[in-house]
Amino acid sequence: MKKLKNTILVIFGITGDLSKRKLLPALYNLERAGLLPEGFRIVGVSRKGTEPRDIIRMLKQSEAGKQADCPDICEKLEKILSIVDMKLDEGDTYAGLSRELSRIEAEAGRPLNRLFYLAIPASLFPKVTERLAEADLNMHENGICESRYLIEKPFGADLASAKKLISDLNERFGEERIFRIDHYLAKETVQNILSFRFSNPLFNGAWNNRHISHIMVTASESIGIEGRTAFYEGMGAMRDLVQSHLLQLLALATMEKPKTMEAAEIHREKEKILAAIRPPEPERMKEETVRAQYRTYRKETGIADSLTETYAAVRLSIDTPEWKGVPMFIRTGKALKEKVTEITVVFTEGGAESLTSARADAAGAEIKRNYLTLRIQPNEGIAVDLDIKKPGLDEATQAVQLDFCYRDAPGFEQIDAYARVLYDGMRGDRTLFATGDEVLACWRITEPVLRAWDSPDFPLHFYDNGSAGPEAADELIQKTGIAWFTDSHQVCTPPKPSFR
Ligand SMILES: NC(=O)C1=CN([C@@H]2O[C@H](COP(=O)(O)OP(=O)(O)OC[C@H]3O[C@@H](n4cnc5c(N)ncnc54)[C@H](OP(=O)(O)O)[C@@H]3O)[C@@H](O)[C@H]2O)C=CC1
Ligand SMILES: O=C1O[C@H](COP(=O)(O)O)[C@@H](O)[C@H](O)[C@H]1O
Repeated sequence: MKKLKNTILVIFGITGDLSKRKLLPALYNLERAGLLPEGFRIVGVSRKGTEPRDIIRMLKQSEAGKQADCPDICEKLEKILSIVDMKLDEGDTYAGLSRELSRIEAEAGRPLNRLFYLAIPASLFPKVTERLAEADLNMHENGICESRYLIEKPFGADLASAKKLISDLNERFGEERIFRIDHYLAKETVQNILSFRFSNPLFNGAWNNRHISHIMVTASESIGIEGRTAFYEGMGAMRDLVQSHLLQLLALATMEKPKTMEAAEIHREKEKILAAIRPPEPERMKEETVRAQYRTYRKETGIADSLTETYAAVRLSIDTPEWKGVPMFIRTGKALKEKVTEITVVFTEGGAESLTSARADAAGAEIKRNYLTLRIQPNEGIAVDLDIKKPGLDEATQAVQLDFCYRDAPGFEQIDAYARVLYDGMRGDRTLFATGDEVLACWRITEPVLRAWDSPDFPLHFYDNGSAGPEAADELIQKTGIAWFTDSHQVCTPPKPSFR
């Protein structure tokens, strides 16, 4: 366990949407849980003459802030927060930031770790990192403390720009000091994927194509783009969710057991499996990928001819002996019926072969399947669908479900993903961050799909807001003789009544 060291957290973009919705509430939660180190300081960077009290007002107005019992903690956060007013593209203004950091260290009587969080539009990353390097703010490394850089996605807009961004940043700061945030990796239920897989021989022994016929990853959101046109238009669901969060989920669900649970070993296995994931062949893109847009998107954004997809579905394969023949289906979309993220692993008699064998096609032949669903959110938990004999005189079987809900686990306490990101950044643990090679491997998988979608004759489907998504996505999976699994997340049981 790495130790938490005393830190100055510098948030570029402290007045922004991410800061308001995620970072400030995460800091609030860390302070409330007593997890911020003694002497911890926050420096916010803004262009608009903001005061610490304005930032605390933002926190109080956020969803989390409204529910929180703010007075003491908010007062404490206001005291440890200072603001540096500066334009991000003017080199000489970085001297002001440098002075503020030195002033805080002089007050503390020693150098402190510096954690720079770039919560600013991605187009500004190259400029800001260049200026930080010019101002020598990347050289704070003396054996006692160091500088680290928390970078938000998107990491590039395609493979070429990602390569350039990664190599420029590595040159300035070094891979070891760059923490690329994928907040899905910091979700409790996502961290559990490896623990669950490798601690339970019941499942782990059957985790391959001899027993598993297919895997489905679903991330549906009920919200639309919420006015963030500048961020979303031209980005789309494939770049926003598939290239990052969902390929990371698939990697965790399919990677080999690492030699140890050290960050370097986990990343090594993750990089290996990502390098083996294949997009559809170019001539099969129309059969094996779907892009779609919710019906009100164009009106909402004012872009009448927008081709940006708010929904993406894709069939992938993995080129390893363990996963040969097992299709991996990923789908994600906005403005859908409900918010659900889950991974369903389907155990089938005959494994991958059952999808193609004559047995599956034989009239009346019943294919026995067990569905194991890892519910990432909401109703965090794990469900297994089983068949049992119908109770009574009947010989037939019936489906039942074993269901585990996190909230029923002893000592359960939900740690918010962004609180985890900040905490791990402070203690320098890179396990839950994406390496440069992982990011590039994800681009190698998604880029051929995006290239196919650029073609003028590639279909863009439309779906109703609040629906289950486009029919084309159902057809994509039905071609394999199967269907999306949609039942599991309904089942997390309400808390049991207690008898006293
Ligand atoms: N919002 C979200 O839910 C998520 C965001 N991200 C990523 O996090 C980062 C920040 O996102 P978000 O907070 O939504 O971004 P915003 O568009 O809200 O911008 C954040 C802040 O950047 C500052 N800024 C400085 N210079 C400029 C400039 N030239 N143009 C625009 N803004 C400037 C502004 O602060 P000021 O005016 O005070 O200087 C602004 O408040 C992005 O990289 C985004 O991709 C990732 C996942 C989710
Ligand atoms: O990174 C992103 O994630 C959110 C969804 O995150 P979640 O934790 O609420 O599931 C998504 O809305 C956003 O478009 C994307 O950039």
